Amino acid sequence: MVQKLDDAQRSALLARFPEWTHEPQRDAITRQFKFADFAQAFGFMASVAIIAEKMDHHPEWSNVYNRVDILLTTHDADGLSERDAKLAEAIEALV
Ligand SMILES: C[C@H](O)[C@H](O)[C@H]1CNC2=NC(N)=NC(=O)C2=N1
Repeated sequence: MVQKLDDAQRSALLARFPEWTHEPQRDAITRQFKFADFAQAFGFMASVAIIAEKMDHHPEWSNVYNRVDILLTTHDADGLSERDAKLAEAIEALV
């Protein structure tokens, strides 16, 4: 069973990914990505989708034209877990 991050671990996660915003009510982190156009945004989403499937850890996300909004949380832990850190790290490596 995946463990939810404790307060210290959560603080470390937020410090590690300053571009992401903590959503306390979901215990999630969110970030908006903007690209040159829709094709670039979709290509990014395709790359994230492959990574997420390999990790068996999936984002909650939306796309409007060149913008992609991503929310990461672990449903099995009802909050943030190490899996979200790993996926955030992989996503950051794409941009
Ligand atoms: C069985 C369970 O749905 C899977 O292990 C994965 C699928 N992708 C997932 N993604 C996210 N964000 N949280 C999960 O708990 C999760 N569980």
